[in-house]
Amino acid sequence: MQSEQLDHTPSPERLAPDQLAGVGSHLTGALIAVDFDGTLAPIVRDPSQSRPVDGVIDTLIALARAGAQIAVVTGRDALTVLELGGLDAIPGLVISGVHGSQTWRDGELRSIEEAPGIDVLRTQLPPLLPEGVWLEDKRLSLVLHTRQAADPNSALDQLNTFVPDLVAQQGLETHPGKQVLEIRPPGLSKATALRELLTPDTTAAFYAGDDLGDLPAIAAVTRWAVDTGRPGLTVAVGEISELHSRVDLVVGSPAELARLLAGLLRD
Ligand SMILES: O=P(O)(O)OC[C@H]1O[C@H](O[C@H]2O[C@H](CO)[C@@H](O)[C@H](O)[C@H]2O)[C@H](O)[C@@H](O)[C@@H]1O
Repeated sequence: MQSEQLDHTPSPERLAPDQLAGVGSHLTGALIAVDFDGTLAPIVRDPSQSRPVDGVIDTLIALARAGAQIAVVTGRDALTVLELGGLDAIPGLVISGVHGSQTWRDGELRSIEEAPGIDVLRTQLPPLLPEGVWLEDKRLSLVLHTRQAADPNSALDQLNTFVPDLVAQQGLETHPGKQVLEIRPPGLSKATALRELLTPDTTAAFYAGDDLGDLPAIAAVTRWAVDTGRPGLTVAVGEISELHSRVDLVVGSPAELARLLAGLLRD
């Protein structure tokens, strides 16, 4: 299913002109951090087919040339996103992968060690999975995908009856997402990434995401803006209502987000 534009989504300009202008007029030293799936790239059935929407990479390149630090903060493996997205053309890009477990910068990847429980679950889970559910192995985390099952929601309900217990037995955590259950080591979230990315020199901060896993990053940017008094702007992309009350702006789709990012260059 593609992200759909929400009919009732107010235009970003009407919602938060001050925050938009605040970030746009402090691009030198600004952090522009964005999630990948559902934010830069529309949601698709097969994750290997995700691609950023037309024009957004060129806009991120222009924002980087204007002095912003561009970061992609993703649940994906950093190198996978780099390849899928054609992101290496963005000057100075940082990719924070697998919910803060990895950092890719200047062609080098730093990464935490694989948790031992992951290896147990990569063997234990496959024979237990309902028809049509597949396991994405990102080494540092595992993701159970139900989008390709005949009834994705009922497959998710089935998984929720036993997966969280098996995962907890390995000292790991289960996190929900868009037709996925993500299994990862405890204490990791996109806030880990934001804490590294927001430095004393950061002049303004922008974060956009589409799913529950983006809430910690949204909270980190909101907190940073309050604590520093510098401009911060958080954006939810799409329909997940839990995000809408936590952000400054809601846009309907990755294409709308791309237009919003281009708007920062004009401010
Ligand atoms: O933090 P993100 O960059 O948004 O990554 C979150 C997960 O994204 C991927 O799954 C989601 O996108 C798929 C492709 O559009 C879609 O098929 C799936 O239903 C979505 O949940 C990715 O496969 C996961 O590893 C990421 O954790």
